[in-house]
Amino acid sequence: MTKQKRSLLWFRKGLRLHDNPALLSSCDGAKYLYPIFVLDPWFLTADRVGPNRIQFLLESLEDLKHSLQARGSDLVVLKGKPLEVLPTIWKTWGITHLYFEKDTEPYANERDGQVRQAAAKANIEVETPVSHTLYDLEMLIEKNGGAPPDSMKAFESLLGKVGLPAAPAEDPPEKLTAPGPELKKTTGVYDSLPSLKDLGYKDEATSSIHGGETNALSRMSEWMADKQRVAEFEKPKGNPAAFDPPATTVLSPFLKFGCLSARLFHAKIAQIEKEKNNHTKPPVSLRGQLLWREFFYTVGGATKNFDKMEGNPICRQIDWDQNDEFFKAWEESRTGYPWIDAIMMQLNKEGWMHHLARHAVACFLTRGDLYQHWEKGRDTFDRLLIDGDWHVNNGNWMWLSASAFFHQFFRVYSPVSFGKKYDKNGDFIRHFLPVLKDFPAAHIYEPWKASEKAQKEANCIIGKDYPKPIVDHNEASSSCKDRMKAAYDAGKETRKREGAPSPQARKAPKIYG
Ligand SMILES: Cc1cc2nc3c(=O)[nH]c(=O)nc-3n(C[C@H](O)[C@H](O)[C@H](O)COP(=O)(O)OP(=O)(O)OC[C@H]3O[C@@H](n4cnc5c(N)ncnc54)[C@H](O)[C@@H]3O)c2cc1C
Repeated sequence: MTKQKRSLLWFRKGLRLHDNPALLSSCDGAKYLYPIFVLDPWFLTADRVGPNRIQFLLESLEDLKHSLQARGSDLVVLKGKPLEVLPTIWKTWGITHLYFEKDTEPYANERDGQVRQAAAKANIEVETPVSHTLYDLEMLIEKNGGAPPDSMKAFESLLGKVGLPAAPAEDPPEKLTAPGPELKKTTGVYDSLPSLKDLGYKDEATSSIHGGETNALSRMSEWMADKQRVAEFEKPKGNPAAFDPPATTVLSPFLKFGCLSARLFHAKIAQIEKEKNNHTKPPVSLRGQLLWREFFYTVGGATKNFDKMEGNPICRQIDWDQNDEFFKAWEESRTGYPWIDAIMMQLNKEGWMHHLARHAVACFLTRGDLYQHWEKGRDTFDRLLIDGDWHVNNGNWMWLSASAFFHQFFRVYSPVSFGKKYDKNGDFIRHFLPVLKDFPAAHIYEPWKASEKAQKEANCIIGKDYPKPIVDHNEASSSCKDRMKAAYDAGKETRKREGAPSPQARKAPKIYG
């Protein structure tokens, strides 16, 4: 007699019902279906992941639980190391089939490999469909001759050969297979979802961005309702200082956790592009932004040591300084440059910033002013961004520090004039750095230049209530450029001596810089 199918659907990312092939397969012919999420302590420390992201995750799980319950199912939440939790519960529940969405981050890769092995030993069939990215990344690499594309242009030409991504999977049935009766007897299952405090977090979440598939779909619909805005979307046009509302979609946190499917978002944009004759095109269009995501996933997954400078074949070797005072000042909004400090305050408070704002602070920390290692800035972003994403974050930090993909290190953002271009009155600074709010527009970007009298009138003495600039931008950026040039030259010499290939030094696309 064949065994009854008892499915375990293990949610990690992909916290949604729509476009969820793992959910569809797990229901198919199953007697019982157990959807679970395991809160892995590896992620649950404030040093690794800040409270805003964990709160977003908890909200997403709550939303998912409601959606599953509305279809006669449920979400079981447990805490522990997946490799310990899973074998225990699949024994208790008599699991015959395990389903989870394929993940490509290094930690997940290793964890999933071990889980697969344990499942094989327990005679459990495992299925791991691709639904976090637009394409199957292994297929892309294979079609590219076994190596990752080395530029967006090469990636676009690869996609030209591969064609459009598959359509999103159909919606799940209105009535899902219910879990079995053993569920009630399982120990360690949360009755209601834990709070941040229950998980050991001392600080509250402060972000106004809230998680969940429901929020993701309504935010996307709102954006898509203005079809003209979608058709005209063009990076880097758009105001990095706009915060209420921001100038871009703010869908990144939802894509990070898979509350929104990249394929659904892509299909919706493609539909609008079909309707509108005149629309922007990748890489600057809205659809193009999803291709940047895909590009970094494709390259990141196939490049050795993608998250490091050393041993990373696409990353320039640069003699970054190590100055903890500089680094801390940057991280804690104390550089004395209001534009930089306000952006870092937005990161701390909201866990999200506009793309060009990320450019400004990443450039300032690395090749622009402070000459600190991109890996340190990457770690700060990884901890504080709700959308912190291994592939995309590493790729963009290498880009901004002119370590890979982009090589025009001499094009540096000014921490004064760049923000001013978008926000003359400094409203963004006034909002995120209220200590400076009473400075007139003439001084808000450079308050240290205000007279003593003007500082008194603004109720803010520079050097006491707000720091003096940590470096002189003109001097610092000029020294950084000299050192970058020397590092580039030394790299050329080393490669010549060793006969090693050059990381492609290509002209940056017009959109950046
Ligand atoms: C130093 C640095 C670090 C970054 N770290 C992250 C990160 O950890 N996670 C993250 O999601 N994005 C990161 N980005 C990319 C980008 O800034 C954000 O994706 C974007 O600002 C999110 O806002 P949005 O959803 O409104 O974007 P939109 O402009 O509305 O774009 C829609 C989607 O396209 C994708 N996208 C947009 N720009 C990029 C890009 N440059 N690279 C890859 N994908 C992109 C995102 O998924 C985004 O949600 C980083 C950028 C820089 C410069």
